Amino acid sequence: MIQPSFPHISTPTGAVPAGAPAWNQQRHSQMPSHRYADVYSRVEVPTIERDWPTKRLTAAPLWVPVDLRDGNQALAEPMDPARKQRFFELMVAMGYKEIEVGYPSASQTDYDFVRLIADTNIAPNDVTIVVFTPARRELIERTVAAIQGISNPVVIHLYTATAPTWRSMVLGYGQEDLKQLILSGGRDVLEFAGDMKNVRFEFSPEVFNLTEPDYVLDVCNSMTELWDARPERPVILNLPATVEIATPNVYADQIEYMHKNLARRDSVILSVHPHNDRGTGIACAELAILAGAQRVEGCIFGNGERTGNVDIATLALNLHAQGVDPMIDFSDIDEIRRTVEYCNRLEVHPRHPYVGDLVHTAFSGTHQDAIKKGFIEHRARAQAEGRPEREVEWKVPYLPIDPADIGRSYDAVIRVNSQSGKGGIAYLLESEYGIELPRRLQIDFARHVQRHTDATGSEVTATGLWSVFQQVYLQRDTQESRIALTSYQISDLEGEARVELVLDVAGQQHTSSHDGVGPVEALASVLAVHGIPVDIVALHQTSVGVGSDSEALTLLEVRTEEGIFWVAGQGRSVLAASMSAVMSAALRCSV
Ligand SMILES: CC(=O)SCCNC(=O)CCNC(=O)[C@H](O)C(C)(C)COP(=O)(O)OP(=O)(O)OC[C@H]1O[C@@H](n2cnc3c(N)ncnc32)[C@H](O)[C@@H]1OP(=O)(O)O
Ligand SMILES: CC(C)C(=O)C(=O)O
Ligand SMILES: [Mg+2]
Repeated sequence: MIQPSFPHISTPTGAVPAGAPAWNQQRHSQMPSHRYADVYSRVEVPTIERDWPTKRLTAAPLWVPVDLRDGNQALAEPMDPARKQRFFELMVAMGYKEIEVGYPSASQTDYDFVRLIADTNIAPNDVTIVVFTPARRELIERTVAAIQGISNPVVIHLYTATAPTWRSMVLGYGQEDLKQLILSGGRDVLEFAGDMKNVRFEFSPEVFNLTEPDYVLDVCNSMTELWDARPERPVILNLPATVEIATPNVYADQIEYMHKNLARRDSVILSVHPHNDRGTGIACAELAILAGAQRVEGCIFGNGERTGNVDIATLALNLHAQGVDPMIDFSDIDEIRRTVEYCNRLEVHPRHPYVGDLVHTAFSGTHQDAIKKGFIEHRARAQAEGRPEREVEWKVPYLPIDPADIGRSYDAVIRVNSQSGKGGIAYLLESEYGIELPRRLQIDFARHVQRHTDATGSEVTATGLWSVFQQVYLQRDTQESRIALTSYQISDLEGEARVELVLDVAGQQHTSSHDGVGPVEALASVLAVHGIPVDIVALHQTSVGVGSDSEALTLLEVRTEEGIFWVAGQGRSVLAASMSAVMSAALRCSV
């Protein structure tokens, strides 16, 4: 009996759903999907006249990184003070103007970090400091104690879960009791910090996305009334998708409902805080902005509870890629990544949008070919417009943004393996060695490279390609050669070139002189005389290397009765390279 290769996987054997078309023979599986209710059975989704589907993203929202609180609370090893400070300084350097710095009532490290901000000048005056607290009086009091003496604008962020399951299962309250608990927390905030002129308030109905729309609207309106939201002292209402449970259009509807129905709308900063349980945190945030959100909380590269907070780096660079200034500097994304990885002690995935190691790399042939052509077009257009390449419109296929915008070089853009084609191979040889291969040689060389990568099964670098190139086209026959070019000389005889050649054929020296023809033609003709016809179809000159180290490289396409082949010759001068190429061809023809 054949042992199944995956003993714990049961290939679906259920019925094909009734009415399934012939082209879709998927069968019912054994997954217990019936255990989960869809979002519409879990919460009332408000019905609205939707405006968000026709809106566009035209400006960056206010970004609020919550790495030092929400990101930090999801780490196996929370950040130590040095890591917190490093992360904070990175955010300031990147241009964030509002930063959630911690949960000061939760741990001494968080408390001390807020005190560090109070006691030093690590936070520039224009950066707003956000501190996070539950609606518990003693914890609010400690939170307010932590911010004493901070001269920056400060936001006290109060949260309580409002969704039915959390109300009944976690907090043990009905709707009205919970509202009173929240208002009581709001009053405590006023009591301890209401007179602090630099302080504003934020409220988050945690699990907003699973809360009844009218209830959450009522709680939010009660909070803005309690805190006397005014345009000059607006209140932030932050509406989290604490656990993502629906397609992003549902979140957009929920946000638009709040946007259109909130009281004191001009005194409310409407904020969103998506998590990423379904992998659609980015889409939720983007649609929420279309639906009226003005502020986005998330983490740089998306660390956070479970599958993370929404990634505000990706969100920002998505705007950049649409021609909208993200208002945050990502021009050295690798430095940002190193710092974030150091602070979180978590690695960023190689396929992570924009920042991953592999996101600007094409291995596959047709992509490489398109990118290579795109670069050629880009450079030509920049030259034609007389503008720097970094300034002209970006149109290179398969690369959503110019890697140079975020401090990446083009080195990793094309990498060659067995799935690559001539375009990528030629691109690497040109970008690393300056060698320009004509199209027909690209095709020929790609076959040799393919053989090499199929045999090794691995990637081949530019150095590796050059070595394959040398072996295939440049290496002379090492066996006793029947012919050798002993010397050649070109002189000018009253305006007419004379080529003098000394050819060694089977140990015999033959001197010849040729007037009015080029050296390549002369050498080919003398070789023919000695029974080695070299029928040159095409000759291309290029070079290998740059600057004073560069050498000439001649590429010859040669016809024989068996077909076409290519050879190359390398030399300090074009003449030396050409003669060497012809002799390589002769050696091949005489084998
Ligand atoms: C979605 C989010 O990210 S919310 C933020 C979550 N972050 C964290 O929890 C990290 C920091 N937290 C902590 O260090 C601790 O939980 C503390 C210090 C805040 C509280 O610790 P403890 O007092 O030991 O309470 P514990 O965490 O076990 O339980 C929470 C209690 O607060 C209640 N509670 C939870 N959230 C809130 C809230 N927002 N407002 C009021 N009460 C709340 C719970 O019902 C529970 O009450 P109970 O003890 O009467 O059952
Ligand atoms: C904003 C707070 C409550 C939060 O982190 C969440 O709901 O995910
Ligand atoms: Mg969160």
